[in-house]
Amino acid sequence: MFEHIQVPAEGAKITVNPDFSLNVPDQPIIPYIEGDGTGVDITPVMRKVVDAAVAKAYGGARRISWMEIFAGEKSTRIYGPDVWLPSETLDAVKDYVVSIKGPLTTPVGGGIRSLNVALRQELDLYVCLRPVRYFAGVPSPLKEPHKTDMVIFRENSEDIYAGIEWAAESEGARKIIDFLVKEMGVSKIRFPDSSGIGVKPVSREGTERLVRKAIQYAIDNDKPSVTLVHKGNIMKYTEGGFRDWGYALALKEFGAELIDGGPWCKFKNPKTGRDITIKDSIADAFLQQILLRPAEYSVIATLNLNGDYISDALAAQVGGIGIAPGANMSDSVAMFEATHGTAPKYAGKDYVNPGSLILSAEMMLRHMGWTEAADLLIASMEKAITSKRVTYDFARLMEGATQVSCSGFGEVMIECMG
Ligand SMILES: NC(=O)C1=CN([C@@H]2O[C@H](COP(=O)(O)OP(=O)(O)OC[C@H]3O[C@@H](n4cnc5c(N)ncnc54)[C@H](OP(=O)(O)O)[C@@H]3O)[C@@H](O)[C@H]2O)C=CC1
Ligand SMILES: O=C(O)CCC(=O)C(=O)O
Ligand SMILES: [Mg+2]
Repeated sequence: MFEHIQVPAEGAKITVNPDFSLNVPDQPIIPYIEGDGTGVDITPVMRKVVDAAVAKAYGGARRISWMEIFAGEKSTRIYGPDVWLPSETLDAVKDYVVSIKGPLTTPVGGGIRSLNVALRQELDLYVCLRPVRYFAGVPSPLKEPHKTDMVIFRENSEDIYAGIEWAAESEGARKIIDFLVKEMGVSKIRFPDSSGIGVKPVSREGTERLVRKAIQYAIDNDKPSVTLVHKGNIMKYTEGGFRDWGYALALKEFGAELIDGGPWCKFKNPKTGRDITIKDSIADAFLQQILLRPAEYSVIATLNLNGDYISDALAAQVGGIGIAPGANMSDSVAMFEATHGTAPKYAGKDYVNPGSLILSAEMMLRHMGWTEAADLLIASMEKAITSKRVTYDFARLMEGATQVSCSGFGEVMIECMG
């Protein structure tokens, strides 16, 4: 059925029920993309650590059949020089429902567009879910890093990040600028002859489905608030639209009521009876608030580009992107991936922290209902960090630490599983 993907002889597909719950066999086939740059270092370590946790948790009754699929530089070596994202990779991610990927390179300026964005758009993985929590012992620039405990819902299918843009002085840019000036009466393009142009689509539907997921998450996980983060004072109909549609959804679908005349509103969590407050924050102010008063924020719903910035900023507060996990999700398909990129200067050196991809796999196991194995990964990560045998990123900031390699950290985690 596939040209280059080898389907494992053993194992079965995860399937999705009409209510989007999963049927997970005891030996699911999980597609994975190794990734560019440090992908060659972290992906094998992630697989080894996950296999150890699953074996330990289920004593051989469950195991993962890994199936390699291709994107990025490795794909061009296998499928041909121009094939960065083969269609069979997209088919496999969709058909096998749950997958995991290493980072993929996107050149700045010219060259290919982001394969990460393409995967999210092609499969309509509209939620980028990035939890940010503190692990005891991790070096952090904050005095009280444990107060940072947030879950980011980043809109993943729209916004300026979608890459609808035309280079300065190209025919496309000229046409768009002409249209704006001549037909729309736009007079505010400061240097029309040399402007590149980008388009920022933000829709009510796109906002509603993202904010709905964020609020539902707050209900399911007994969280106190959902904050809509936007720059709606400046970009009124895109970022401002996101804020207004988000509030409207809370009132309309969750029965929220205005607090002191609004726009903040709240409703009682139907599962716990506790209040959930829906509030908003302008993105620049938010970036200082998360440093100064992180405890006031819990679930964050935001647009694509803001979410990209906020993910790395929040990751830094709890020790850096070496341990920042994530997932890209639609209602049925989920693809897990680290928040960080390919860190090319460290590629192939067995050096970087595999923690981010391992914690992404932890989210994956939890999503599959393999809670015991997921819990084991968290416990062994905690123990490994407490033992101070850590990769360079933590070792350089920790007193008395022993620096270990990428694969060495994997070994420490496996040892810590007992
Ligand atoms: N989802 C994806 O696949 C993503 C892909 N990218 C792509 O990755 C490429 C490189 O992007 P860049 O901006 O350099 O960002 P990166 O996230 O790759 O690296 C930035 C810095 O973060 C730290 N870092 C990254 N990974 C780790 C790790 N595993 N362990 C410890 N520290 C780590 C390093 O810091 P230090 O130098 O201090 O050691 C590194 O120099 C680009 O092509 C970009 O487009 C970027 C983000 C996400
Ligand atoms: O696609 C890329 O190259 C960057 C993606 C990114 O920064 C992210 O997903 O956070
Ligand atoms: Mg990013």
